[in-house]
Amino acid sequence: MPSVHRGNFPNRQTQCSARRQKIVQQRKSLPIASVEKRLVEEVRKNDVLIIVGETGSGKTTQIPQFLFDAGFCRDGRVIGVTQPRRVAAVTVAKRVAEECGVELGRKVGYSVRFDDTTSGSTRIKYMTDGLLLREALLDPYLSKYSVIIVDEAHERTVHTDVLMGLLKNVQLARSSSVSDGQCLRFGKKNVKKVMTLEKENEQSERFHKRPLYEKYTPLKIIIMSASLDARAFSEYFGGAKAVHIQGRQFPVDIFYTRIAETDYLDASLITIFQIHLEEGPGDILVFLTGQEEIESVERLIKEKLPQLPQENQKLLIVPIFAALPSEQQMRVFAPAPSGFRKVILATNIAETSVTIPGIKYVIDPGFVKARSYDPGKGMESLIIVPTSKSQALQRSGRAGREGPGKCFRLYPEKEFEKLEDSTMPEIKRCNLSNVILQLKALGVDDILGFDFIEKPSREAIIKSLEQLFLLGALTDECQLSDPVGHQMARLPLDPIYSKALILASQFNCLEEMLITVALLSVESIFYSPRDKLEEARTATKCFSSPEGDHITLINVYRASNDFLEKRSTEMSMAKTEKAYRKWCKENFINSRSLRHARDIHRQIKGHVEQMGLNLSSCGDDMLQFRRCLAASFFLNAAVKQPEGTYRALASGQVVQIHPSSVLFRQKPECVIFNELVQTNNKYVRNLTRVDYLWLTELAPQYYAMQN
Ligand SMILES: Nc1ncnc2c1ncn2[C@@H]1O[C@H](COP(=O)(O)OP(=O)(O)OP(=O)(O)O)[C@@H](O)[C@H]1O
Repeated sequence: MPSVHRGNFPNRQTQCSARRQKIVQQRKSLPIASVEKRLVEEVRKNDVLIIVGETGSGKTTQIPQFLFDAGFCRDGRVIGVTQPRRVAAVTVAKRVAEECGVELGRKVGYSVRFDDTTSGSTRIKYMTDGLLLREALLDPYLSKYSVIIVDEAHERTVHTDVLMGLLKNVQLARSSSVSDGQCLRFGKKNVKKVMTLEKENEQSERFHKRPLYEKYTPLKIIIMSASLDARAFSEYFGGAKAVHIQGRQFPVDIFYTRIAETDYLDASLITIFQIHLEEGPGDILVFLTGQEEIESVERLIKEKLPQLPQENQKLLIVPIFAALPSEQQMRVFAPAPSGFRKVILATNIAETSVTIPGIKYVIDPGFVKARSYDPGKGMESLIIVPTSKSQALQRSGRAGREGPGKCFRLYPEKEFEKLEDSTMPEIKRCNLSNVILQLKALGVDDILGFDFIEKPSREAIIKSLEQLFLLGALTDECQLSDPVGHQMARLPLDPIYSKALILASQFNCLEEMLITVALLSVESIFYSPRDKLEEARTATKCFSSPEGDHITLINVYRASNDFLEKRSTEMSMAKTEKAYRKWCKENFINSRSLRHARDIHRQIKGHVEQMGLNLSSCGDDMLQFRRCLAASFFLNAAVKQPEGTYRALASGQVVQIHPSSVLFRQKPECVIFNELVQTNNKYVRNLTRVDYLWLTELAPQYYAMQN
């Protein structure tokens, strides 16, 4: 047999082992590697440990592996690591699986909403903090975990804060002997659970030697971050020990502007090109505040690029923001083609935990889009605010992970000194209904008395309780209602969407509502490039419903399903996929968003089927569906004013219909909407025309109160 001449190319095996060796070397050189023994000892000695270490020192990827090696996963127990963002949970899990030389989903896996790669053999599990909260609903003792690491705690997301209160309780309950009558101190339901457990113990003793409650070994809690106010956390956990890991792998030089910039987008653009033309090789990461800014900077770079000499045009622009489907988000982690420099335009999604290979330069204009909530008006909005010092630190930390890096802060140094040390906890600036629903489901009766690390305002709690009451999730006694409140808590959705699904099963339009909720859970499925706005509008006209955006969305979903079904009987999978992408492009539809929505649809459908809801369709009777929308979203209703603007009934605010709505020109008398966005004006998005009288008929609990 003729032998194949391989030339000087290394074969795959050699490449793999070279990569493994590189990883082993990299791990050894991390600052954290030298303190492995000490850290493990500290975890053994302390039930709560606070670990503060510089960005890139190896906390997220290494500590779980140290604990695994030290035997914390014996008897099938799991080390859980929570992250505030799904992209971090996913990419870190992939990296750690690679470091361990295992397939993702075996020893190391991740679990985020609508995407779970873990299996029975997973021992190191990365997940979002919200996901762990949901797990606690099913297993209040979080019994499979020996250690829970709350990573990036400085971000103080609402889930992190609630999680900390929860973990404190779980730890207390698990360290007390269950047979002594101790129980989770949440409320009556858990007492019942403990009693059942004791019964199980009696039975298990009959059959096994080992009583069942022995499985509740103490839980270790680790709170971790690079920029953490260790003292506040330590106090919260009763004087818990804090350890500091010194040193970082590579230095990052920080540069400031001499004077304040008036236009940070323009300043970002100039800095990108300055780095590209004057600095050595290395990719650039730019922090912007949202999709719109990212797309506008992307467009500006593309416009400017052809003006450069040919040899300088090799710039690859890759955006990343939360609303981008995850496969597209993952593009930022792929290396740029040879000779190209990658410019990543990111929101704060890339601010913590993630390592993007190749990044040497970070551009930080110093702004972030943050949630803000006005409990008086019941209005949540996103506003652009300066970052905190700790966010600036995290951003610069994204450089210098594989070698020395540079960070360009687009503001003067004296401005940095004026920044807040840390970001205001999200719990103090968001609508709390989701959190309260979950706490109620966990048996926390007294929300105002819950041991929050920082209490939300009384007004915000009361407003959210009121909203849950109006949605029928709470009884007059402020208990979770049966079955509606319990059903709502089981669904991984905003309470208002959960309620819509429950109502839809009564209105015989659950199929339609499932599609709607899935599509509202992703960023717009319509793709309208600025330079082709009219073309896009004409192409999507065939889906438009005069009744509004919800039915329009259903029309697109169904048309795409019909297309796929028909093609898949005629063509191979690959050809169907290609034809599908072409169909989406021709119709100005974001194929990835639509696919993501389909995936979410499948998962929510699983939940509602499990709950035994009636999965029927209203067929062509869209009146029924619109009435159901009115019954579900009565809190978001608006009526037309004489001058053509709208008044939101719940808050009294004056709003306008967003230009992307199919009702933009029609201006019906009364609408329900799903989103209120505030730019220069206040806009409502995703609307359906309803009859005002339906509101009083279908939501008398609210509209009777209003009159
Ligand atoms: N996906 C990856 N590809 C290449 N190197 C990686 C990857 N993930 C981590 N690393 C390497 O491991 C180092 C430690 O990463 P790790 O996320 O554990 O640090 P950290 O201390 O948790 O940082 P941070 O506080 O920023 O989250 C990085 O600086 C980088 O050198």
